[in-house]
Amino acid sequence: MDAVPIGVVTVSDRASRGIYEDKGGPAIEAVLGRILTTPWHAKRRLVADERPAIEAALRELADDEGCPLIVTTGGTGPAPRDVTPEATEAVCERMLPGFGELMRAVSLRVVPTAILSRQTAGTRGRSLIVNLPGKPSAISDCLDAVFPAIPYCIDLIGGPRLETDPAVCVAFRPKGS
Ligand SMILES: Nc1ncnc2c1ncn2[C@@H]1O[C@H](COP(=O)(O)OP(=O)(O)OP(=O)(O)O)[C@@H](O)[C@H]1O
Ligand SMILES: Nc1nc2c(c(=O)[nH]1)N[C@H]1C(S)=C(S)[C@@H](COP(=O)(O)O)O[C@H]1N2
Repeated sequence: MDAVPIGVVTVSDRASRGIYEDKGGPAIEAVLGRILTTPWHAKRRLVADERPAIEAALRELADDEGCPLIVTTGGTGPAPRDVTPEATEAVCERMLPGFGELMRAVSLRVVPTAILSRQTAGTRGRSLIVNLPGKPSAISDCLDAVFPAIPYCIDLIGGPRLETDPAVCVAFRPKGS
């Protein structure tokens, strides 16, 4: 099987202008590198907190690049320029609110402001899109928590079978699937 393309989208005004170095994209790749045993490669995008740019990146990664999984970081809070959840909803056909619920619950053990994140997830065709907060430390908190459900979700939407290192993350698939 060819290496699976995975979309890694940083949404940040300052990182996209080069004011600071993007630490979010590399942090997502580090978590995926720990968890996945299936060969994969990142399709990295860095965009400002602008709905059209975020939506265009998500559409391109899903429709043209064929990414079964697209992970975003940043732009999930309540500030006026935080629009990643709106962009995600606009491009998705179906939402999966359980992802946001679990990630907020896990993050609440780390920081009380976890409730400020409107992070969500949804599907566009054969792609699962998952939002993470912008703080680089939030990335492993959130992605480790939801990853056990991601391979089966991708099975269900017709994507490739993703295998994980069971010492790091046990992917749950119901018996017989
Ligand atoms: N991609 C990133 N790389 C490095 N640090 C980041 C990144 N995104 C966020 N941070 C850090 O986490 C903090 C909170 O993230 P948040 O997404 O709220 O940033 P922000 O205030 O919206 O600014 P911006 O959109 O310019 O990143 C930032 O102030 C910054 O210190
Ligand atoms: N695990 C974790 N979740 C977190 C945080 C964090 O530091 N760690 N920061 C919170 C804060 S302060 C905000 S404002 C929201 C939204 O962040 P974003 O706008 O960078 O996506 O995520 C929240 N969730």
